[in-house]
Amino acid sequence: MAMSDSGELSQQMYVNDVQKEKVLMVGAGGIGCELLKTLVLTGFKHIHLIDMDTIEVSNLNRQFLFRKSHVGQSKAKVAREAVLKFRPGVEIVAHHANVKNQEFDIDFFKQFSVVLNGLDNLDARRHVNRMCLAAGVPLVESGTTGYLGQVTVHIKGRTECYECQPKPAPKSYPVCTITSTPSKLIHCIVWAKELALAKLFGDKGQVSDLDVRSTSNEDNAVSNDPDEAEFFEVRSGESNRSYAERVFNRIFGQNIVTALQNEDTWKARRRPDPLFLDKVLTEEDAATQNNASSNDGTVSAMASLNLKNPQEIWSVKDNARVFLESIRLFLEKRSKDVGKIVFDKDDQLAVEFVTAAANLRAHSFGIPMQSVFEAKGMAGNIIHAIATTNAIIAGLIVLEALKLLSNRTEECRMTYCVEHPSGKMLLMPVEMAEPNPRCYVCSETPLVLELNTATATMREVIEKVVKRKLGVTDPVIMQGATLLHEAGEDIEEDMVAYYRALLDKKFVDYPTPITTGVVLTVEDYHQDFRCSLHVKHRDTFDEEKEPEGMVLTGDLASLNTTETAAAPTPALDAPSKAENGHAEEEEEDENVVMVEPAPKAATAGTKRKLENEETHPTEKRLRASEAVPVEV
Ligand SMILES: Nc1ncnc2c1ncn2[C@@H]1O[C@H](COP(=O)(O)OP(=O)(O)OP(=O)(O)O)[C@@H](O)[C@H]1O
Ligand SMILES: [Zn+2]
Repeated sequence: MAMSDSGELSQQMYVNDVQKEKVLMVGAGGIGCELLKTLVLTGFKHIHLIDMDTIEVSNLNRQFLFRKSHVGQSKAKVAREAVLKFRPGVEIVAHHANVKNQEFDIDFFKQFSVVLNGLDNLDARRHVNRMCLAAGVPLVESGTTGYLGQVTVHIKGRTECYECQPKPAPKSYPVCTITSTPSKLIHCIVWAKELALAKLFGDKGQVSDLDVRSTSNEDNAVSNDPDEAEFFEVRSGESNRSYAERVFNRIFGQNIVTALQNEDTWKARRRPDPLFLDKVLTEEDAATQNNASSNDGTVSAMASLNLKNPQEIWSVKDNARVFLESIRLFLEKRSKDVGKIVFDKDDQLAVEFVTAAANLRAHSFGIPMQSVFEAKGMAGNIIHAIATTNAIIAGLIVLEALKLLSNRTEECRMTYCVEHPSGKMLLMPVEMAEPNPRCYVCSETPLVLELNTATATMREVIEKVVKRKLGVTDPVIMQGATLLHEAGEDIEEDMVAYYRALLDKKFVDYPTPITTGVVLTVEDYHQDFRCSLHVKHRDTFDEEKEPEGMVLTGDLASLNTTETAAAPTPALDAPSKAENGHAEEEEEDENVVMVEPAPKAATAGTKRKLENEETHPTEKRLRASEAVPVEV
């Protein structure tokens, strides 16, 4: 960022003017550590810092304010202490807490001149966006993914808010791709992590289906077969090893044999090969198990089998050995966790199990296998963070904050940090867009909720739409002036009972039936958020494209059509990763959320259609060359 002498001088004047301002930083991770350092070195003296996390070993390579001795301690508090060592006069208030906590209410936000985000998830970002809108405080938002980064500025009423542009949430894979017809290793990894690991060691209450279906009938996609549930229990008198072998033969052998019986499925596809243990392992191979044990206390099948190189692609035989050994270790060494396991990229044994299971399935389906290192990256959606990108982004955040605080808002830019220079530039400043008049967060635009009112319940709408898609934490739902739902602790008992009774009632059975034409109001008092949902009945939904059985769009015009809804808003319509735990389809990076660069066309009052991501030319161009990430 070259600057002329006079530019430097005037920048310095602004710095002197603004450093007494009080700023709020949210997130003390990769960007946050860089940001806190840059803020104090720029001269800022009054900083509040919120982070809910504690320091992990894996943070130390780039979160340079933290040392090994800090592992396990609060990020916010340690970051504060580290910075005070080289700038003792600065006032830093560290909050080891979730920014969504009630204590950080609108009045809390109002005390700041600007809010600076260094977060890593959509949920928290959306919440801070709403709090800033409610408090009327400008927000500088940021994110990095590897070499890519972005900084955006949001001023209520002047520029887009963080939610003005729909963010295509990560798509899920069709159920049948995962359960029956994988064609990429990621499909097998999703299967291994969401179905195999969950079925064997996760919460048994969560229904999952381990069978490779012999039919593509989606009704069968989730098995409720009690025999199947029983099959995956250890039988009395059965050794852990025999159990593991039985599971192996079932999920890689018998299920594939069953699937092959459905000829239709394989007409245009390569037929998978069933894998049975007696063909994969000789007795001798089996006997060589369990010779060594882990040396650092971590329970690990690799250590146990003396497989040292995480970058090496295991043979089918080794994958089978890891699969069996990881099951044995879960049952014998991690028995306390069995029944509660949810995939975690930092759980070595889970990573090994998932790698082996995914590779074995991949081998069956003729898909190339991968090393545990690669599989871990895919399973954990890991994109290796680059400290320099975080430092650049932190610098840009401070520059934008300086412009905001010195009332030079017309100079504010959203800036993309790209991987390869474009016109010799690595930093691409783009003018900020005006607020989207159709944004349901910063304008009053109504939304259309299509669902089958004969089967839909309030519980489903709250989970699938209000919480997941609208990002509302404590919803209050009303039909006209009638309260239908409220969340919170200080609700009277009779009201709690009343709301509970309504939760699972079908919408058509409500005292005043909820059907086409009814408007539901959703509010969150803490976020000062309010929006209207115009209900529209539809009998059927496409199970592949609309797996939730409800569709939320921002287009009121669809109320007047009888059959098809308007093009759905991508971010609202796409099932989230949290829903199915499935990673994004195709080559796109699931952590990358596209933001449209400053479309000058969108002026207040201009109708701006919430376009389908496929038909968005600007977004497409960016997607190819300058992906704009928000996750760190
Ligand atoms: N709701 C929230 N409230 C407070 N802090 C949050 C919230 N959500 C995320 N954060 C913080 O934002 C920071 C984001 O930092 P970063 O992306 O570097 O993640 P990390 O957890 O440190 O690293 P990694 O995810 O790569 O292991 C984290 O320290 C995290 O605790
Ligand atoms: Zn908005």
